Amino acid sequence: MPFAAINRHWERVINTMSEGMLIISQQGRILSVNRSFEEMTGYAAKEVAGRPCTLLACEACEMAINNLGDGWCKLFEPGQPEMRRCRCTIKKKDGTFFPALKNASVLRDEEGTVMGAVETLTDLSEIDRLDRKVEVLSRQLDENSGFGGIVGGSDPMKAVFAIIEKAALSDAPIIIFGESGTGKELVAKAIHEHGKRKDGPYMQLNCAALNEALLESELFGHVKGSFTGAFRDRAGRFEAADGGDLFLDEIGDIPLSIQIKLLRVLETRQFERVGENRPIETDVRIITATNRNLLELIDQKRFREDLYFRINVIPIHLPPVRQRKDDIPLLVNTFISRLALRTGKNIRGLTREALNCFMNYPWPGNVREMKSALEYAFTVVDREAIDIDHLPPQMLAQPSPVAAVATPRLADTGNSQRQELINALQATGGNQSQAARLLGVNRVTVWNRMRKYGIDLKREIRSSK
Ligand SMILES: Nc1ncnc2c1ncn2[C@@H]1O[C@H](COP(=O)(O)OP(=O)(O)OP(=O)(O)O)[C@@H](O)[C@H]1O
Repeated sequence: MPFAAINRHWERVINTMSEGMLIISQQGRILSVNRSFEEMTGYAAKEVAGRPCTLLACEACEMAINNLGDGWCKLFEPGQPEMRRCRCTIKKKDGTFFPALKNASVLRDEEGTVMGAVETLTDLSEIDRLDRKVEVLSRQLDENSGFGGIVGGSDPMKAVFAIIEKAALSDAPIIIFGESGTGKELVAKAIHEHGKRKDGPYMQLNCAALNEALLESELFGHVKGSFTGAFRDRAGRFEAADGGDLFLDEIGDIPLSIQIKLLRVLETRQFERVGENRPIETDVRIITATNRNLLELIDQKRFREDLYFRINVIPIHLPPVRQRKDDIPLLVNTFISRLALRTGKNIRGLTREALNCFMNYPWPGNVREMKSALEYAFTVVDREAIDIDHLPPQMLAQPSPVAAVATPRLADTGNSQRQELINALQATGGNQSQAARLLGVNRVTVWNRMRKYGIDLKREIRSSK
């Protein structure tokens, strides 16, 4: 078909797409949408034409706008990538939300001047539903697991299950200590599901992922106009978790100014939204977690002692995998069954050599790293048993560059952790997500450590070349 003829059919092409599509002006007004957008959101094209795209209340946009200060959309900031992709939630006409994958791209005229942007939306509701189903089925498979899919039969884990059971039934604050990847988030969720507040809400927040202003607003909410980007009143997690449990992950990373406010809520059960003086009552049980040494932070005056005593009523210590090697075969079998279910691959287990490798590896990234190693093996394996040549390279190197610096982690000096991170970043060409996988920590932890140790990505990567 000649190009001119294709051009005539663009409208039909766009309306045939299963993705929702919208074109916005540089001022954020919706100029045009396609048919799938109408179906996904419930808005007819003529209802949204000319209206601000903020009517979709995309939380990824709101976060970016809040972080920006004065600009309204990060996409149009000079120096930003031309194309962005993120997972977000979109508000429908009926006020409900759906999860979506959003691609956004800047549109320019011949001179390169920005004219607006095009965004596509993929509805992830069905994928999320299937993920939840797999999660439920996986849990049913976990006959040997303790609570909420937490796998472990070793003595240290039996002790942990016993504390979880008691802690769940109390209303006292709980703090979960453990290295990255030991299952702190899983334990927090299990406490909620087995506790007195299980029918109430469960909210969680990673305190390290947000800057000070955003963290305050996420915790306590804000009123419209209290800062640039506060387009509407918004409830914080304390309000949303009323009657339930609030899990604050990476509590050691919160700034001192927020620590004071947190202490006040714990003492008075009252807080105020940002930009408002009206106290709001809240009935929330706090569960916190950290992989940092809070006593050290107290010595360094970076964590308040009074807050430490408030949150540290029931401590739960999750042992690293290297201190519960008995659990390794059980963990491996569980994850293999789950992966087989998810991928439909008929993989039954590890060869003796591969199991030896699992038993001898120090697992610096704990269970998360083990899951990643098995996911890797599942993608490369071509027979029923996983052998050593299907394992990720860092498990095979003797000693691996990452494992070598990670092994003395018990004594964990800042230097070794810094070097471990630099090694991982260099090995992955500076890709923070891949480095996180390699270390078995999450991306926020990598980002935090880079900040903590002042690691300049460009310099470190360049110096390795
Ligand atoms: N005992 C366990 N049984 C089953 N799965 C586990 C266990 N421990 C951890 N996991 C899995 O490992 C991954 C990491 O767990 P989780 O996020 O709870 O760790 P974490 O200690 O909170 O890590 P971080 O401090 O890096 O946030 C998750 O996918 C979790 O489901």
